[in-house]
Amino acid sequence: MIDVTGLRCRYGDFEAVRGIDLEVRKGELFALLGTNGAGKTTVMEALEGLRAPSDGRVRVLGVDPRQDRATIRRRTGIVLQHSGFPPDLTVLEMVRLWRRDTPADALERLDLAHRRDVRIKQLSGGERRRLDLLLATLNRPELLFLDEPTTGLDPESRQRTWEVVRGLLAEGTTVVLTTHYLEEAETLAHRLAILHEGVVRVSGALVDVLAAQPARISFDLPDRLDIRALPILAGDVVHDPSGRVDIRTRELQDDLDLLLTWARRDNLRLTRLRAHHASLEDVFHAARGAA
Ligand SMILES: Nc1ncnc2c1ncn2[C@@H]1O[C@H](COP(=O)(O)OP(=O)(O)OP(=O)(O)O)[C@@H](O)[C@H]1O
Repeated sequence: MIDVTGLRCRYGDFEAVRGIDLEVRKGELFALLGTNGAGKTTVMEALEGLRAPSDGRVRVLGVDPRQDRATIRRRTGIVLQHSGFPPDLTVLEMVRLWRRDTPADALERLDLAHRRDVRIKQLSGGERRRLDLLLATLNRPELLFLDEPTTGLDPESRQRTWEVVRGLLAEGTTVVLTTHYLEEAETLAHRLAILHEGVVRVSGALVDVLAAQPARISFDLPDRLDIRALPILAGDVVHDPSGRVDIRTRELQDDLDLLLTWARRDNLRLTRLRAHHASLEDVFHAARGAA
């Protein structure tokens, strides 16, 4: 659906995107992640045909999005970070402006049916984001760009948006998502790229990206116990002055087994014990730190 090679984008003397490659496959949700200023919006704009690259090749649905705007407009939907709607139109008027024969269930799907006669200026921030999503998906695009679609939403509205996105994926829509909520990417993404300072630091399938990072075990060291009393583990052990022990390991099951066997044998309670595979947050921090 998208094929990008060697993409570079400049703002005057400043190179915001410094030679990136991306591939987005049909039917997947691809998450473009990164710190503030990493270049996500710039890349999205290049994919949407709104920004001319300074170098590199961008193909979206097989065409150059700058050259073939008609194809891109017809077959894609876009939810921008900031949208400008006429404030005095009602929700229904706005939707009808987009598509005269709006399906009856469209407003319901985004939980806006009860707000159909409310003026846009009177909507809450969350309702406006849902209206954004509704308009972007009214014409059933093959490819949907979502630029931080849940920023500012409360947890319930965010969940509702995720359900809508899952529904679109189930219908075969391909989605490119930027978000600062790593939990959102971890919940929805099939594949992802993490940008930092204009370059891709990490990319691949979510499961592979997570599996490449060590898992973690942490617990409070029982009172008066010396850290050297711990059994020998495959992972690296860090012990901070508060008494918290943090282990990073590629052998989660074996190390956990050794620890629990040791604790049981010595009748120790490991309070606040946690053991988990790497989260996207761990990957993100590692990507920022990587040279
Ligand atoms: N119009 C502009 N003129 C000059 N520099 C710009 C312009 N737009 C963006 N930049 C710079 O380009 C870099 C990338 O910006 P971009 O908005 O693409 O990042 P982002 O990853 O989307 O950030 P955020 O997460 O904060 O939205 C930043 O350093 C930003 O300051």
